[in-house]
Parts: sequence; C-alpha cells; structure tokens
Amino acid sequence: MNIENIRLINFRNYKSLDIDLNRNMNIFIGKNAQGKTNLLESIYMCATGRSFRTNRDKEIINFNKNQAYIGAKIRTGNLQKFIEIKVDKNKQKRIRVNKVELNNFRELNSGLNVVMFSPDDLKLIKGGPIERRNFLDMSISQIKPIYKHNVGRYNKVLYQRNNLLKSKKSRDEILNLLDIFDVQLAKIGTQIILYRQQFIEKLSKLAEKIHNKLTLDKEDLNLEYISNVDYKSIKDKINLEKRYLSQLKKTVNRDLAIGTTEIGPHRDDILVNINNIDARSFASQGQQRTIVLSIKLAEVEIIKEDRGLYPVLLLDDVFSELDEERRKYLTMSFNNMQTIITSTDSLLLEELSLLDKSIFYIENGNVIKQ
Ligand SMILES: Nc1ncnc2c1ncn2[C@@H]1O[C@H](COP(=O)(O)OP(=O)(O)OP(=O)(O)O)[C@@H](O)[C@H]1O
Repeated sequence: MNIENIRLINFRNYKSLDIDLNRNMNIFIGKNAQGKTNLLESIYMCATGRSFRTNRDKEIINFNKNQAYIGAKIRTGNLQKFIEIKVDKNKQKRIRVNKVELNNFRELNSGLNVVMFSPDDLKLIKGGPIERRNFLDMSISQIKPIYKHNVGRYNKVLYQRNNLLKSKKSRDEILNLLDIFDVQLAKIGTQIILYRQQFIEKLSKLAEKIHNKLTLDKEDLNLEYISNVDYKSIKDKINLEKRYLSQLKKTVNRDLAIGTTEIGPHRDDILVNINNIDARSFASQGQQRTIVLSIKLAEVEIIKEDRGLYPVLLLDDVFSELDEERRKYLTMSFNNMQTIITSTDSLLLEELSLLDKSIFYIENGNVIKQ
C-alpha cells in the first residue's frame, strides 16, 4: 500500500500543500519547527482518523483560520481510495471516503496502515501505562476495526458507570443500577483483554527475534500483557467474563469510596523485560531506542501478516538517534514498503544514496521537491 498524493489546506502551519509521493522512499528535510512532524501527523490522521498528538481535533486548524482540510489518495493493490478529513472550529470533524461521508471516525476503514516511529516513542518504555495502552489501542485498531468499535463502547459505559459512582443517589439505588453497567463492562472488557493479550503474544515473539539480531544475541526482549482482571489461568472467554464480573462486584465498595472504576482494561499495562529485568527501571536511552525499534518493526510484520501488504512507515527524525548498525538494519526493511522520513539535516542522503527516493525540502510550511 502507498500514499500517492497528499493535500493540505490550513492544516497547522501548512496554508496550502499538494504533493505526489514516491511509492518507495520520501525524505523531508527541514530545520526545527518548519512542519516535518505536522506532515506526518496529517498522514497518520488519514490512516486512523485521529492525530497522534492530540485528542482535540481543532488544534490542527491553522491558528488564523476556522477550517482545516486533509485529502489523501491511497493505493492498496488495484484499489484507490480518496480519504478526506475536514475539521471546523464550530462543527464535528467530517471524514469522507471516496466522497461518501462517514457517521463517525471509528467507521473509517482507510485501507491505509501506518507505523510511526519518533523520538517521542521512548515514552512507550519510560512513560506511564497510558502510553502503552494508547499504543495497543492504536495498533490493534488499525488491523481489527471491531476492536476500535469495542474500545469506543467500553469507554462510554465506563464513563457512565463512573458518573453513577459519583452521583448523589442512595447506595441501594446505585448498586441496583450498577448491575447493568457491570454486565456490559465485563462483556466488552473481556473482548478487549483477549485481543490485547493475543496481540502482545504475537508482537513479543516477533520483537524478540528482531531484538536478538539488533543486539547480536546479547539481549532477550520479552513483552507481557498485564491485566488487573485476573485472567492468566483462564483460557476461555466465558469464564474470563464471569471472573471479571465477580471482581467488579468485589471491589464495588472501594469504587464507591473513590468514585471511579478500578477493575478493567483501562488500567492494564505491558511489562517490557530485557534479559528478565524490567526495562522501565533499568534500560539505558540507547537500549530503550533499540527496544522501541524492535517493537515498531514487529508491528510492521504483524500488519503485513494480517493485511497481506506492508504498511507505510513514518520515521520522524529517528535516524540521527540510532547508531550505524541499527540504521543499517532499519534501512534494510525499507525495500518492501513506502517510507516517509523526516530529518533536520541532509547527512542521511549519503547513507540512503542508492535507494529509489524523492527528496523534499520544508521551510515554514512550504515544500519544495528537489
Ligand atoms: N494549529 C497551528 N497553526 C499554525 N501553526 C502551528 C499549529 N500547530 C503547530 N504549529 C506550528 O507548526 C510548526 C512546525 O511544527 P512541527 O512539529 O511540524 O515542526 P518540525 O519541523 O517537526 O520541527 P522539529 O524538528 O523541531 O521537531 C511549529 O512552529 C508549530 O508552532
């Protein structure tokens, strides 16, 4: 799959942009704060319907304007899709696929899968559990639309349950009403946990292999999904759902006291181990970068396996952060897929000199093709 063309109007610092992309490699060179990450953000939005930087869509509108537009032509095999996103200061975000408007961004099936790798991704290791859950949700949603749908439903029920816990109603009335929410949370939450668990199992195996190669077998990487719903000894969905429901009931007094729901996948995490030691506490910066690189390249493989096609790889200024060996390894994976790379300097052009590529220069939201 690849992006053939991208068009932006009043998107962040781009007033107007219309560029055709190379089906192999695209390198965008620009100084700091010229619009490199913004461009990757617009592509990411076309793939997933949302930004990786903010939940507030309106932030993407140029400071001096009221509307922003992104249009992308996507090719998946013989199929071409035209994705359009319009964000208006005073209206709901609108998404169209081949001119047909969607009811909700969760319905978006763009045909475009992306894997993004940026220096910010170190927070996947050192950041809080929410960073790792976001990674899980965005990654699984790209290959399993039903998962995206379930996460939306789960968050809605969770919000309602938390509101009820905080309400001024009598304890008996609350307990009565909680039943309905608990059944729904256990049902949808179970599906989320199982999807995440399967995904992490796959990801861990693939990432381990890549990491072994990257570290010349010196480091063993292992990822484990940690749920606060005690599911480990449970193999089937029905029993997990029952266990989940009974845990919700058991913790109801605590939930009432703090006014929020403690049990469920909204509190889960991923444990990242290097040679059986928790990477969060002990991995050096360089080790963290290598772990993230292994995880991202494993994600590429999962998408390839699931969709039968390689995703588009978005690399935001990561080359300068990696040593020569890792850069070489990363470059080897470029052969199969469209890559969009940003950099603050042109040194990497020498390193990538033999590959089929287009080079663009970005200055203050203006892009010039070399
Ligand atoms: N809504 C907006 N309207 C106008 N400009 C914006 C908006 N949002 C962000 N910007 C500006 O866009 C500029 C470019 O940001 P971007 O993050 O793409 O830079 P970059 O080229 O990736 O830089 P760096 O190399 O420092 O990461 C910044 O100066 C930022 O203030």
